[in-house]
Amino acid sequence: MKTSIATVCIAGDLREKLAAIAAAGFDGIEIFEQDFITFDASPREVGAMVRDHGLEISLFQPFRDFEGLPEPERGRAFDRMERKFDLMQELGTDLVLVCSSVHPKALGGIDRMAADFSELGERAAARGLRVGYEALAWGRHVWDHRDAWEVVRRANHDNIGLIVDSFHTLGRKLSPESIRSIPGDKIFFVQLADAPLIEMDLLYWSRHFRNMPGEGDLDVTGFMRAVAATGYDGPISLEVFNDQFRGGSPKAIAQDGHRSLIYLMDQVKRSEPGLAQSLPDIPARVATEGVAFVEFAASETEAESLRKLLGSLGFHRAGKHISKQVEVWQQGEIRIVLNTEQEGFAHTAHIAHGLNICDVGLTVESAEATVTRARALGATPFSQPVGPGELEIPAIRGVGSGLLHFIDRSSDLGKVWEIEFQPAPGGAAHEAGLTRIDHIGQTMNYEEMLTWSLFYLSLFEVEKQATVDVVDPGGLVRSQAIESPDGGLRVTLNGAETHRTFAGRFIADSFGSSVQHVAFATDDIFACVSEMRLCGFQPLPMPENYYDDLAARLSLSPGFTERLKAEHILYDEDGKGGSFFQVYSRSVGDGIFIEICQRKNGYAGYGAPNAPFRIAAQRRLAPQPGMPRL
Ligand SMILES: O=C(O)c1ccc(O)c(O)c1
Ligand SMILES: [Mg+2]
Repeated sequence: MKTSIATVCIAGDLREKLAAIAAAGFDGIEIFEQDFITFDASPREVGAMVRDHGLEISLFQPFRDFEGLPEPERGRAFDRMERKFDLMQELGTDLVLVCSSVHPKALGGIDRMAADFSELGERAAARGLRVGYEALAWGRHVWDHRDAWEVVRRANHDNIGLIVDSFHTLGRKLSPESIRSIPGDKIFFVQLADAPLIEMDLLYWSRHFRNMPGEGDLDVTGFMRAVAATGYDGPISLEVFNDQFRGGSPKAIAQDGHRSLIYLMDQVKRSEPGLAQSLPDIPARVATEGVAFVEFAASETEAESLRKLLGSLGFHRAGKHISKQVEVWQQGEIRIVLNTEQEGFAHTAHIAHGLNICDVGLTVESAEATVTRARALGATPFSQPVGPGELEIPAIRGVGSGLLHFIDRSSDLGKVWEIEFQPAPGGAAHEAGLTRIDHIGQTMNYEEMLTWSLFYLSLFEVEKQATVDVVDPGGLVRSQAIESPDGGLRVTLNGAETHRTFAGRFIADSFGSSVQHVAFATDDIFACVSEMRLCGFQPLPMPENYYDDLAARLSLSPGFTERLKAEHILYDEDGKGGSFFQVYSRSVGDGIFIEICQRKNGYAGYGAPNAPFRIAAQRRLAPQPGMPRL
C-alpha cells in the first residue's frame, strides 16, 4: 500500500509540510497548486526538494473548469492545461486531477465532455502524462462519481481515468457501492476524507470541516471497501481541508493522517475479501477489560495529602514496592499507585507538571500484541531500566505526556502486585464500597481532541459517543466519551477552548498534564458516602439552588431530594428508566479531582446536565493565585 497526503492538509510552508509528511511515514504527496505557487522556488527545485524528503509527487491538483466549454473558452482551457503539463514535467509527476467544472459557461453534455477528455488524453499521451477526472459534489453538470465515470468511459482513452474522493460521494449521501463495478485500472487515484455530520452548504462543509478517516461520521471504510473491490492498488491519499489542521502542529496532523490510513486499511482488510492492496499484518484492535491502575507522580508532601484523600475514600495501603518509593492503594478492584521516586519517568513528569497522573495501566488480552499494534499505528513505545525482581511491563507514550502500561493475564504481568510489592501492614479501616474505575477524564486543548479520539479508536476496540457541550463560566468545554462495548474502558475527552475554563486552567497550570479526574464506581452511593464520611471525606459542596432545580426538573420527591442534598450527591435520569448518582471530591494539585458514581438500570452517560453546576462549585473552591494548592 502506498500512502499519500495533499499538501493542503498540513500547516506551514511547503518545506515545513514536507518535513512533517516525510517524518510521519508517507510515500507521496498531492501537490496543491496553491502551495506550489506561494513557494519561491522553481518547479525543478520543488520536485528535487520533494524527492530529497524520500517522497514522490503522486498527483498535481486541481485543474478547474476544463470540460464542456464553448469556444473560445474551450481553446483557452486546453492552452492552460498545456502550461500545467509543462509544470508537471518539471516537477516530476505524471498525474493531474481535473475537478468537474463549475464554470458558468460550461455546457454539460456527456458526449461533449467525453470528447474534450478524449482530446486531452491525446495531448497527455504525447507527453507520457495522465489525467484523472473527479466529480466535485457541487459541480455544475457533474456532481456524482457515476457521471464522472460515464464521461471517462466514453472518453475511452488510456490516459484518461477516474479519481474518486470519499467526501464528494459520501457528503452527497451517494452510495459508494456503484464504484465496485468500475474497472480498478480506470481508477487513477483515490482521495480520502471524513467529516462530522453537520447540515450545511456542501462546498463550505468540504473546504472547512473535512477530517481524517475515522475522525468524522462518514462511512469511509465502506467507501474504501468498494474501491478496494475494484482491484485498485494505487496510492491511497488524504485530502483534508480543515481550518483547525491548517493552523495546527504539522507534525501531529501528519502523524494523525498516517495513523488514520493504517487504521482504515486494517479495517478494510478485515472486512473485504481478496484485496489487491498489499497490507502488513497487524494485530486487531485491542479489547480492554478495564483500567488496572492509575499512577500519581507526587512529592512527599503531596503524597501525604493524597494518602489522606484516598483514606477518606475508604482506600487502604495494600503494598509497598520492593525497591522503590512507590506504594499501591487499593479498594475493590481499584489500584492507585503513588510514586514519589526521585528518578525515572514519574519524577520527570512531576518536575514538568507538579502533582499529576502520569501513567494509566490497562488490562488487555495481550500486552505484547497491544504494543505491536500501537507501533504499527505510529505510537512511541516506552521503556526504562527495570530493577532486580521487577517486570518489564509493555508501555507506550499516550498522546499527551503520560504513559499507558498494558497488563494481561496470559503472562506474569497480571501478578505484578505480588511480584513487585510487599504487602503493607494493616488493612482498610473502612472500605466504602468502591468497586472499579468507572471512567477516566482527560483534558486537552480543543484542537487536540481529534488526535486523542483517533489514538483510542485506532488502537482499542472502543466507540466514540456524541460530543456534548459543557458550559463553563469561562468558556465552552466539549466532552466526548470513548467506550468499549461492555463499558470496561471508558474515557471522557474534554476539549477546552480557552484557558479561562476550569479545564483550561488545569492544562495551563499543570503544563499540559492530561488526566484531570478519575471516577470510581459504587453499587450503593448512599451507603458509600456515609462510610466515606466516617473516614473524613469532604465532598464538593453543591448549592441549594441545584437541588431546587433538580427536584422541579425531574419531579423528585421531597424525601429523595433531601437525601441527595444532605450528601451533596448530584443526580440525573436518562428518560428510559436509567439514573445516575455522582459525588465529587474537592480538587488537589492544579485541579485534579475524584468522582464517585453509581449507574442504575443501564444509565450510559456521564451526567452531562450536572457538569456546569459541578464546574461552578469547583471554581468557588479553586485556590486563588499564590495560595497553597493542597
Ligand atoms: O474544494 C475544491 O475546490 C476541491 C478541489 C480539488 C479536490 O480534489 C477537491 O476534492 C475539492
Ligand atoms: Mg478531491
